[in-house]
Amino acid sequence: MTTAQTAPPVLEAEDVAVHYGGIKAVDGFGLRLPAGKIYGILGPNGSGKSTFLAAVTRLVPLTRGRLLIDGREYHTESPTTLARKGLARTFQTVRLLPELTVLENVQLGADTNASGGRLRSWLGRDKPSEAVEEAIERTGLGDVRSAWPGELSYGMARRVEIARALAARPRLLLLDEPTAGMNHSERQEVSELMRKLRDEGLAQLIVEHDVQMMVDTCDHLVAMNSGTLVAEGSPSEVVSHPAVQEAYLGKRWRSHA
Ligand SMILES: Nc1ncnc2c1ncn2[C@@H]1O[C@H](COP(=O)(O)OP(=O)(O)OP(=O)(O)O)[C@@H](O)[C@H]1O
Repeated sequence: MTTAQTAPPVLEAEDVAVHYGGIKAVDGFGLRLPAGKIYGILGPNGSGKSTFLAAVTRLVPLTRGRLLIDGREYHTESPTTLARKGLARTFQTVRLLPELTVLENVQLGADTNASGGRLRSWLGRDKPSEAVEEAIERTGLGDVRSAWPGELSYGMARRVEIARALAARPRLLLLDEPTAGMNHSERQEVSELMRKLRDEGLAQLIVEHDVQMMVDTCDHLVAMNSGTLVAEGSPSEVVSHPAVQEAYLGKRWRSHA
């Protein structure tokens, strides 16, 4: 058996529950995300997707369950340790600092992983680190590296967010609705970028309302409803699953499978 076959998943969530008083936002959900794969979490509004991401990034405490990165439990540790463990994320809304250039915004991502939390972007404006140059190159932002966020299209601004996360050199990238508010061609570009990053070995977990984009992008889908797992498998299996059809019927998406 090879090392790759025996390696633990990059991310493992086991029987995760997050309750807010009597509201069971997540209640016994889990997944095992291997290296170099794109997994997507699908589910109607209020099904618990964002709460699960918040749990994975340690922004909300678990009521029950376990979280592991590379086989090591981390669900009692501070969210500030996650970058060093190889986990980075992007947010639903674009959060670039308008007074910093694209390059400097991306540098912030590298700084979160630097020893002593040193902020190079503000202190002395040193030469960008190798990780920043690499992130800019991987996301195709070379031509706009000196631009200000206000000068960018929405799609480009989202790309800078991804570059900033990559500058921390993660092994796992969590993307919360990465194509929200984008037009068709911008969505396709982001999907292409994710698949390119996957082919370079980066594991990704996506939460996204655009089901077609998930089908086109993900290697594996996990469907949630009412805080629990209702279906899991290849994108075509999951979108044709009766429980998923029922959750979406007449809403955002009708079967393309
Ligand atoms: N801080 C909170 N306090 C109380 N209830 C909450 C809190 N956050 C989420 N909930 C509830 O938990 C459930 C799951 O919400 P969550 O936002 O995780 O779903 P979601 O699948 O991400 O929805 P959407 O697709 O609309 O973002 C919902 O019933 C929501 O109202």
